[in-house]
Amino acid sequence: MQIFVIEFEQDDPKKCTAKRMIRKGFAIRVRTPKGILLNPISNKTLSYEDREIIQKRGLTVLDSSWNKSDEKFFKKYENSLSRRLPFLLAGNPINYAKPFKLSSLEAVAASLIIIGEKELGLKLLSLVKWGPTFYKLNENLLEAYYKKSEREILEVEEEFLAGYLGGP
Ligand SMILES: C[S@@+](CC[C@H](N)C(=O)[O-])C[C@H]1O[C@@H](n2cnc3c(N)ncnc32)[C@H](O)[C@@H]1O
Repeated sequence: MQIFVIEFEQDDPKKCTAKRMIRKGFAIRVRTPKGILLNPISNKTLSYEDREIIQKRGLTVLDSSWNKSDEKFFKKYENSLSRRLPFLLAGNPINYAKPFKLSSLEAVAASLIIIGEKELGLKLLSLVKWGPTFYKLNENLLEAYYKKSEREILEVEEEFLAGYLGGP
């Protein structure tokens, strides 16, 4: 399962979670997206249905700074084969409890768990001290998304969001 990182060097390198994945041998640096690209503005949601393509061609994360990553930035990648992640809360100290705004490491770990590679996802989370916080915050959702199709994930997300946003 190959993880790729496109680095923009916009954040403090000491806090950069993508650099940590590279340093620890879990990811490699590339210049262009390979396999499936994690892009929060994609209109397709990552699911178990993406497992085969990720196994064969890999998963790429765009390691930019959230402060510099507006819709225009992510739109530049709209021609890549990309996926958004369903509702999850960040567990990292910078964006703690913010929905959808995950660090690179959280985004990759969540993707791996969703496609059934839970052990590897948990291993990645163990690289940062707030990794278990991310898992605990999202445990029920991650269990509900685990090995599910896109349609099933969207149903879970919709039901959850209705409660979260105080809907009917
Ligand atoms: C904007 S960067 C911020 C990285 C941060 N500097 C770090 O050290 O981890 C996070 C990347 O993770 C992926 N990502 C995060 N949240 C996501 C989501 N909700 N859906 C899809 N991809 C997401 C995207 O590739 C995004 O560009």
